[in-house]
Amino acid sequence: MNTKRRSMLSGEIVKKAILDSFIKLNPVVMMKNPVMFVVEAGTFVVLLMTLFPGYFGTEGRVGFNLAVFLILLFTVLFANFAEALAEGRGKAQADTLKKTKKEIMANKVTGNSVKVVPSTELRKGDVVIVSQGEMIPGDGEVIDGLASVDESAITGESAPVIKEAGGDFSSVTGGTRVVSDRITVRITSDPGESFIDRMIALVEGAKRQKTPNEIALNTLLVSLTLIFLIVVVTLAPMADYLGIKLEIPVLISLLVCLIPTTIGGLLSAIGIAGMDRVTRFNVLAMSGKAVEAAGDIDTMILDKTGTITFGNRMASEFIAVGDTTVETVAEWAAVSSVKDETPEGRSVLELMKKEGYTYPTNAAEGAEFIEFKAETRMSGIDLPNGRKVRKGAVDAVKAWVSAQGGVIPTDLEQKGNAIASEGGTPLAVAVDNRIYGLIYLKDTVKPGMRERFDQLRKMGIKTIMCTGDNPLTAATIAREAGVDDFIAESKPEDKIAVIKREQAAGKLVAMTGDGTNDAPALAQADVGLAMNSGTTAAKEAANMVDLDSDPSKIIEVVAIGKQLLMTRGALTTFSVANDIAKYFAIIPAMFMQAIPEMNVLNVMGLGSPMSAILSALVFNAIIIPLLIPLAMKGVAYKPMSSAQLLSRNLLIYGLGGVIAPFVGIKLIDMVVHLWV
Ligand SMILES: Nc1ncnc2c1ncn2[C@@H]1O[C@H](COP(=O)(O)OP(=O)(O)OP(=O)(O)O)[C@@H](O)[C@H]1O
Ligand SMILES: [K+]
Ligand SMILES: [Mg+2]
Repeated sequence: MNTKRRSMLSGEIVKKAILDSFIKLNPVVMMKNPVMFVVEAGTFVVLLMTLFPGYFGTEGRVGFNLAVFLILLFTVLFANFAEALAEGRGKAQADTLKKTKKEIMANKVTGNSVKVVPSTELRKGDVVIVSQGEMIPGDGEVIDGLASVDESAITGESAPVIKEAGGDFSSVTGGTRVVSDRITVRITSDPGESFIDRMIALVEGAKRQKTPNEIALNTLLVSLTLIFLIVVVTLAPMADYLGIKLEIPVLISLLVCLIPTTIGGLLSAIGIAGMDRVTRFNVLAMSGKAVEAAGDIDTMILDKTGTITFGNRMASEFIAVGDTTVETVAEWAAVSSVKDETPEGRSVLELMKKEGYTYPTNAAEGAEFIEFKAETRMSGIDLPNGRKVRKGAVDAVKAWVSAQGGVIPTDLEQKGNAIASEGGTPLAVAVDNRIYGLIYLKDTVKPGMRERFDQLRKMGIKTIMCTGDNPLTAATIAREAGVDDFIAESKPEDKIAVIKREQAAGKLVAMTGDGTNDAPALAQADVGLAMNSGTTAAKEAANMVDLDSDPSKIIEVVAIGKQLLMTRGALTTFSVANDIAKYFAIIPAMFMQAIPEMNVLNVMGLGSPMSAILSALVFNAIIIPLLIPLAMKGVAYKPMSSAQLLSRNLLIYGLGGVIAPFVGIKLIDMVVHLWV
């Protein structure tokens, strides 16, 4: 979705949000937000008293009551506007996505023939053929062929990507276009459950559910509202006993000022805006809960290759061991790589060409190819003459050679370690029971990694690098990048073990992954970010998908989650602190005439009781729209620990929250007092 290029707020969205603010006045909708529902109920009561003063005996107060009614109405409208505005951007994105969802014709394979059917008739398991220029009719896995696919409809990225059968680049998304060649695809989703459908539902907020954190906060807000309701209701008879008559609109004003309307009005906007920030970052979060979990992460597990390093691990040198010549190492390295389609395998053949070495190009004829596997950490070929050629991680090849009764050359260890201590990956090359030498695979740490890990450390997040590489290479890269801990020679199942170990210690864990073998770990992690280029299994197991397939983005996602939690915390503190200050504006005003001693509490020196109440109410209302930009953008964010954050928040938003109303109400009162 081309969200990156979308401007923040168009006039269209604002217009729609204003309209929605009125639609949301429907009490059935309003009930979901108990704090604002109480305000709406109060508004209605004051409206009745304004319309029928004869019935309520409030003839002398019509002007004041009308003012209270209007201010209360705007309080509710402002809160609705905040939510509608936050929802608006998602709705606009959903509309764009829906346009890409027009009906596509599919070439469905049935038996030996191909039938053209509308994409809506496709079911899980159906097989379709998609050729150059055609749209892929549904989500699926490529089961045959290779094609370049334009995925800009969902990723906003115009450069086409290669999709091919087998491996980690086989998943395709419905609504994207094949720009060259032709692929056979097995459909993996039923109508209405596709990736685009899920995206539309997500950005539209149709399936938005309150997160556990939001529910907890809401419970607190409702409790506060109930307490103040009881306080205000019991105030009337007590005042009556003292011979003071408190008007109902005054009591409602007091109640509205005391209950946490600011955070009550902004709460859902903060959550929606947080989700929206993630989406604009081209990451799809399956739920708000996932985004919040990202903000609470204690441990982050990162792959070395491709996440911390660039990942284009390239063969840069052949090194002989024992009494072998470099030419022989190069030759066997090439033979072991003729059918190795991994970047590492291809780079071996490229290095051969560059260095001018030759190898028998017919080596692979009749041979059996041994594909690279993370479990074996080797790849190679079994030749028709019975010889077995392998290349792979040094310890893996050593074990393989030893199992066949071979001896390990004495200089292998030292030469391998020399590569590893430079951060490179040594691959040993062997034929049957003899090791010939090493391939030096070079990889580079991405720039800026150290700074990013420093930031994570300041937030109190521990980083663990996982790699299939040997301990020495792992240690070198870990040191260079500045991660806290690393696990070398790790197999996919080791990741699950680390996640479970951390979770057992009460930690929340985040990880990224793209392969099918990452899927269980992605599901186990509290935040699993799958790459869009990855397999369907990985994407389904994860609770977030990065449309740009950049695994290091997990760091920014955590920052966005943290900012969301911080914003909510800050505005809650501000809101409650505000209400305390308003108490000092209203209470003295209510009792001033009957109990002159109360005037000592009138610290603000407000004009008259009426203008004090109206000014407090006006401040209470306008603070909501004033804080909308902060709620949507998030509070300024600096990496620091939770404890530091708490004290900083209390200082800025707590103290600020007490002071702001004193200044604000006083200023408003100076104007309002001119009339009342
Ligand atoms: N094409 C290949 N042929 C033979 N061995 C390989 C090949 N690619 C990698 N290896 C070896 O297998 C090891 C594990 O590779 P794998 O891709 O599973 O993990 P990794 O890339 O080192 O780590 P990460 O988890 O960060 O991706 C590598 O360290 C290397 O020694
Ligand atoms: K309030
Ligand atoms: Mg790898």
